[in-house]
This record gives sequence, C-alpha cells and structure tokens, in this order.
Amino acid sequence: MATTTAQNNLKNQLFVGSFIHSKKLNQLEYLHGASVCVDKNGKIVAVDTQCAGDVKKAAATLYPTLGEGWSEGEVVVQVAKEGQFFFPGFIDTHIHASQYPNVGIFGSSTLLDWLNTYTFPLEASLAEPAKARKVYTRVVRKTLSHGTTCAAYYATKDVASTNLLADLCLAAGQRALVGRVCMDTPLSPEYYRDESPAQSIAATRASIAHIARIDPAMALVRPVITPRFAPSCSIPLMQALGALAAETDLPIQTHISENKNEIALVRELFPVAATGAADDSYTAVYDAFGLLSSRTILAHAVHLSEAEADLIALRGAKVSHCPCSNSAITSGAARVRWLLDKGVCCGLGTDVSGGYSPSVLEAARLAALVSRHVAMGGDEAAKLTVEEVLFLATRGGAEVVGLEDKVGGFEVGKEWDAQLIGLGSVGEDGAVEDGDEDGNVDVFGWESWEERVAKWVYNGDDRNTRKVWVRGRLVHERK
Ligand SMILES: O=c1[nH]c(=O)c2nc[nH]c2[nH]1
Repeated sequence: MATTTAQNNLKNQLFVGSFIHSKKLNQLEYLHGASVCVDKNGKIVAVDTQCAGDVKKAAATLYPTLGEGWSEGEVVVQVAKEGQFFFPGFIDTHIHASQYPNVGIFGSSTLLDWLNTYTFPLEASLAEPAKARKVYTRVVRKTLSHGTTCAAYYATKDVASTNLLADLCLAAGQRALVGRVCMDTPLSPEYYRDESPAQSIAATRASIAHIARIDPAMALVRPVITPRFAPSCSIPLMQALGALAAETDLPIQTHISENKNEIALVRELFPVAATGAADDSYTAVYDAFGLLSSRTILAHAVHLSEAEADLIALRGAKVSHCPCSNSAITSGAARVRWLLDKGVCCGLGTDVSGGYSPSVLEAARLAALVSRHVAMGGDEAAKLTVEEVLFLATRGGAEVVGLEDKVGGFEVGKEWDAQLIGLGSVGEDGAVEDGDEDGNVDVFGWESWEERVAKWVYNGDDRNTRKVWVRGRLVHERK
C-alpha cells in the first residue's frame, strides 16, 4: 500500500468507464461507457454518457469544455478497466483520529467506563508531539486507503497536536473537518481537562486561527467547534461555545443520546432550572445553548424520544449514524429509517475507536445489519438497502458535513472526490484475473451490476479501493 501526497501542479483529467453514484436515497445511477472531465482545479466540468467508453470520442466532446489554455497532450486520461467502476469518495461524519491506536480494544466496556479505561489516557498521551505525528499520519493514510475522501475528525484538547492533524490532512490531500475537543468538567480526569471555560475557548480559537492560516479558503480543511458531549462541558462552557458558533458560523460536532447512563447523567447535570431549556431532554440542552443548528453534527442519536427527533428535524441538525461503535460498546441500535422519515439528514460515522474499523464501507455494511436488528424488533420498514447505505456513505454524509454542493456525486460543478473500485474477476480456471488474488470479492461474470455492488458492500474492503482522488488529486494508489 502506498499513499501519494498531494500533487501541486494538477492537470486537466478525463475519466472514462463505469461510474456509479447515488441519485437519491434508494437509487443508484449506473453510467457505463461514460466519461467525466475534471479541470485543473479538480472540478467536474463535463459529463458525457454517450461516448460508449471511447476515449477519442469522449475527448472530442469534453475537451472543449475545459475552455481556453488546455492542450490535448496535457490532459491525463484514466480509463477504468472492464468491471471496475468510479464511485464517489466516502465521507466519515464522525471519527476520533486520536483514538486510532485503540481500534478493537474495548473489551466488555460501555461508554462511560470505556472513556475512563481506554480513551482518556490515550488521548491525553497525544500531547507528546512525536506520538501525535505517528498516530495522525497513520490514521489519515489508513482512512484514505479505505476511500475516505472527507472526515469529520475529533483530535484532542491539545492545540498543537490538533493543529498538526489539520496540517497532515492538508499535506496528504484529505478533505477534513478538524475539531479541538472541549471538555472542562470532572467527567474527565484532572490530567485531561480544560482549566476553565475561558481557557477552553482560547484554545479553540487558537486552533481555528491555525486552520484559517493553513487553508484560508477552507478548500480542504476547516475547523469544527467540538464540545465533546454535554457531560464533559460546564454550563458556562456550553454558553461560550454556543456564542462562538454564532460568531463564527462554523460547524459544530458533538455526541448525543448514545447510552442510557449518559442520558441520565445529562438530566442530572443540566436541570431545566439551570439551563432554561424547553424540557429536560438531551436535545433540549444543546438547543438551549445555541448548539443545535443546521451546522450541527450529532453522533449516535440512539435513544432519542419522538419530541427530540422532531426538534432535531426542526433545527435542521444532522445525525452521524455509528453502527459499529453502537454495537461494539453496546450502546444500542439507532433507528435510522425513523430519523429519515422525520426528515433528519443522516450520514455514517466509523466512530473510531468506539467503532473498531476505520472503514466507511464496513460502517455501511453494519448500518444494513443493525437496521435488520431494528426490523426484527418489530419495525419491518426499518431495513436499509444497499442503495440506502451507500447514499448515507456519500451524499448523506456530504450534507451532514455541510459539503453537499461540493462532493457526494458526479455532477458538473462538483469536485472530483472519487475512488476507483476493482472487484476480483474469476477466470475459466477458477483463478482471479484482476491482479486481485488477495481480495475478498469474487465476481464470476454472470452477476448484474446491482449484484456486484451488493457483493462489494457485504464483502469488500480496502483491497478493492484501487485509487482515490480528492479535488482531482490522486491521494492514494494501491500498488
Ligand atoms: O463514542 C464515543 N466516543 C467518545 O470519544 C465520546 N466522548 C463522549 N462520548 C463519546 N462517545
């Protein structure tokens, strides 16, 4: 596996072959023998569905759309082989970069003891620069290798290493929201806690300023205001973070209603008399502090009441569904169909390291399985299809992180955030022909395209992710 760092001098590009992307929640569009032209800024300038996979024909139609100043020899052509397809990059709407070394390490814990036993000690240790560099370099490379072109990252409370994570995303060419984690209550140990609300805000501002310096246009990396979750933030800190969000218009990410003991704790720590909230629900607490808006990403949302889901829909806040973590640390089964039916926008989160896998494809697969458990619990309509989980992994995720105008599908005007997927093709002698001997997906040739995609969702992994681009730049290539 090799990850290519971002190239500085991007060329115009022509991609030719099969393209698959979500049209809507329950529909994938299959474009075969098509071509997509991407300009030097990484923007899709033209899509041709009529070229029958003929590069010359595609070039004749599409090159003029590049406008002035291009010449034929300068356009880089990438043709997907028979059976391969381009797919939009995955969007991980909730991942703790700082917890990556702990993937798979959670024993039999549940949220609150998991935080104390495994999570806070590791996160605190990343204040050591060399360790932070090692961990963050690895997590960015690893997620890119799984086709994650955009991630909403939690770092730690340490400003220097949070800034380093932003630097590394930019250098590797990964689109990212990077949040310095705010937490000032005794829920976390003294060695890993903000000294005061004022210090927490000052540190957050320092990280925001750094990210604004390294990527002023927020072309790739942007800051995200990150109250860890209500129990780790005091009332004055929650108020100050709400004010900061109003002042900066930045996105917000936090956790909500993941675990029943956590919900009871929120009720205890945030009585209505102290917050002025409309009621004593978890959602009303965020709302009372101006932290529930269309720019808010709420991870988990497992145990919401009817009224809370309605309030989330009303405010236009978004939900990051984290089926891997919700299963691993036994938080519960989020009712995604119920949220979608209420008009709540949902995406997928790996939630490393509550979740044991950094792969959004794995999150998609687990979203399908968890929805079947919800269905077996009595809600037959809860089952999510392959088309639906892939929508959540791409277009849904794009909306969750506020980038739906830029990424998530292959339309003119969007940026080329894409992955080239190759599945193992079984030959006459039973051997795999596609240089993919070690892959997990075997295609025999008689499957429909819908069946191939289903096999990818249920059996695929990073071995199928041959190339990955962000804003037109090749950021990962599997050798
Ligand atoms: O899954 C989770 N991971 C975390 O790090 C965390 N912190 C608060 N609540 C959390 N939930």
